[in-house]
Amino acid sequence: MEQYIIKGGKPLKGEVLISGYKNAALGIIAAAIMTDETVKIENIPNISDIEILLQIIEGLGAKVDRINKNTIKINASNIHTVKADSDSVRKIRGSYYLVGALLGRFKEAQIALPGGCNIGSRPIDRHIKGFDALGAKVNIEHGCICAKADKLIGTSIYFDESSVGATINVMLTACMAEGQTTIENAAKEPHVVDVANFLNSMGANIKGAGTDVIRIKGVKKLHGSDYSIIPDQIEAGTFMFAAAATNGDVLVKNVIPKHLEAFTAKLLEVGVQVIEYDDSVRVIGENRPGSTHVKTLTYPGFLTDMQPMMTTLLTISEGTSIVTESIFENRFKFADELLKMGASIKVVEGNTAIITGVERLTGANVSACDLRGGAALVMAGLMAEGYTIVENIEYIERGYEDFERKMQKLGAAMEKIDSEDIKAINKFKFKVS
Ligand SMILES: CC(=O)N[C@H]1[C@@H](OP(=O)(O)OP(=O)(O)OC[C@H]2O[C@@H](n3ccc(=O)[nH]c3=O)[C@H](O)[C@@H]2O)O[C@H](CO)[C@@H](O)[C@@H]1O
Ligand SMILES: C=C(OP(=O)(O)O)C(=O)O
Repeated sequence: MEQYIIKGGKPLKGEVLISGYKNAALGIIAAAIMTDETVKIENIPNISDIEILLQIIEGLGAKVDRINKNTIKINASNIHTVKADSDSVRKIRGSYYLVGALLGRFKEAQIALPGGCNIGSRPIDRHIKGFDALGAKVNIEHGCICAKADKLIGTSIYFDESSVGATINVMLTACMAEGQTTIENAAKEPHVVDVANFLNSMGANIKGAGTDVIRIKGVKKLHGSDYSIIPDQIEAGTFMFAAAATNGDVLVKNVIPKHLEAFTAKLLEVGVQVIEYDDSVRVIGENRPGSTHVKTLTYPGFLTDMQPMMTTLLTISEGTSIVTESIFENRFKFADELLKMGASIKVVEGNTAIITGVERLTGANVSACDLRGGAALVMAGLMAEGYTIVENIEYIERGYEDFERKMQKLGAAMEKIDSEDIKAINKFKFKVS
């Protein structure tokens, strides 16, 4: 098993280039199988979740050309099945977009229930409500979402609570339904907009993505496209917070600063310098951060995916902070690991963390429980005095391209090492001592 070994205490310094957004890429790859023409997608992140989704669509009959590490071509003219029921489908969250895409194009889909991070119960009732409203009959059978329609007819769908996944899934199906669909209380996250822009570049007619109301006029056919995915706001946020937490000075490049505003606002509030440029942000941390209160919300509020990084930064703040997780009920598992590093965090009622800042964290052996919680443990390792080992890094590799190499380029003493390879561990310790 591979693990990260980190020697903390070095400020991150330099420049880091942010990859394409995992959560946008998942929706866009699914959308790409809605046409029989070739689609070229650039800025694809080279991460395991994306490779898994590409293998799943290959299993459906799509041809995927991996042109280089971050560019692919997809041709889905030979899709021979609308059924996917493998462990891979159950492993990632983004496989649920295949339901919306296949239902839109072929009026039928049978896709295993999705996986993704174990951060709460994560039901899909809003997706089903949307497909149902468009005229599909949807059942859960043998662990699969089975959706079938004679005809898909545009309609008005109101989500009583916003959902990124349900909004994108309904958008996928509705763009090939007859007539107009309106999604009210739609999710406004940047990846909803990116998937809508991609569908429009394929000939769909979607207006209002990024606002509460999305209007979709169905079209008969979608065509090929050449598209580049937006930068990953969570990867960018992770490097911003790691720079702040190590008293570093990092230029985070290839970003859309507007997508980072909630993170920037919180960093400024705790005394970190953030300078925005057109497509980069510079983060300079100089002292222990101040304390603050944060509540996770839907975009443009503070994103739940960045909550672990915020919580980790606040472990060394001056004062007491409260972080409230309002989207997922089980997203503080990493906090138990931070306790091993000397943090003082009390999680009450499962969704509120009371953090009393300590002067410093100390390195320890910790284990990633999910993607962002795992990235936060790496950040804690970089902040801590001494050595930290982070196990279960396959969770982190689901969502961060070249994580250790990007950190090394910023001066971090961090390596990916086989846990059995004592020689490599000793060599690392010798090198950084
Ligand atoms: C692949 C992907 O893009 N994952 C992101 C997506 O997940 P995901 O699409 O699963 O998240 P949603 O926005 O759908 O979930 C928001 C909330 O609504 C609930 N809910 C959702 C759908 C539903 O049918 N019923 C229901 O009750 C969820 O349990 C959660 O409490 O958005 C989350 C919220 O920004 C992010 O943390 C994830 O990184
Ligand atoms: C929760 C996340 O991913 P997923 O929805 O794919 O599990 C995430 O990206 O932080």
